[in-house]
Amino acid sequence: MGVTPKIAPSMLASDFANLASEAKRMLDFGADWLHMDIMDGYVSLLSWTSLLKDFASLSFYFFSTSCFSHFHRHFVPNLTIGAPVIESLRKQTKAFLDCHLMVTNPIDYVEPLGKAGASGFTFHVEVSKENWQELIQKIKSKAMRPGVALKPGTPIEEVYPLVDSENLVEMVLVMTVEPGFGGQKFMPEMVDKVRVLRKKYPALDIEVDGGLGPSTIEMAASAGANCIVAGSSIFGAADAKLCFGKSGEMLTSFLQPRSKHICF
Ligand SMILES: O=C(CO)[C@@H](O)[C@H](O)COP(=O)(O)O
Ligand SMILES: [Fe+2]
Repeated sequence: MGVTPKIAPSMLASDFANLASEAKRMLDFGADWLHMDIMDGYVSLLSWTSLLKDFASLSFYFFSTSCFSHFHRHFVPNLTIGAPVIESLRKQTKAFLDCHLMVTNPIDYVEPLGKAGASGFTFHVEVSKENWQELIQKIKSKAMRPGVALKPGTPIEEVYPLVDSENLVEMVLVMTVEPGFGGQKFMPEMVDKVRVLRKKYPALDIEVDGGLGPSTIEMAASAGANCIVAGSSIFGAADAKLCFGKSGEMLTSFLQPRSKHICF
């Protein structure tokens, strides 16, 4: 692609105790968006087994597992932030807050996140098969930008209906790791999804999320991704400032041969 991709540091990898200053640091370096991962957290079966050490935990385990729906009410095995944190951060910055909703009931988050000052609202297609039209309408009515995300195992065709008609989503987020945690390994086979999407929708915003860093950004961007989420690679860099261009634009060096990279 001829365009320089937007860079959205994933604030999940930041020091949450200093979120405002971390956000400012990224924006000063030239970040285009701030990526905010909102998760609804469950305790996985594996974690439950570790609770089996005493009787109280055992009773709790059986109670919880008998309520099987428990495991359906949550999208990912991690818990992060919600509208109150977005509201606090909004008081500190006018930046585009790119919210990635890894939750089972995204519709419940529209009102609070809209009020809190979220800019983008990207929900998962896996949990919105029934009500995506209503959801998108509500997101837009709160002046947020709708996007749809898909997990690695979800076929790309599932997002087509959400992009095909006018006034629907403005961005597709292709997950390049399983949702839930930062710091995972990029799944190169997801790049095909980006390529197919870019061919079908030349003007669509395509975001990639998970495991993006110096060895993977080029692959994703040359396949057509124009929004890059990067958490641990930026926050873990010896000098995060070098991940961004001098004048506040992301360095095109990501798209140049590896030897020229000065990032990370
Ligand atoms: O949505 C997610 C994880 O579920 C991401 O936004 C990660 O937070 C990206 O972190 P890195 O893979 O870049 O460390
Ligand atoms: Fe994310």
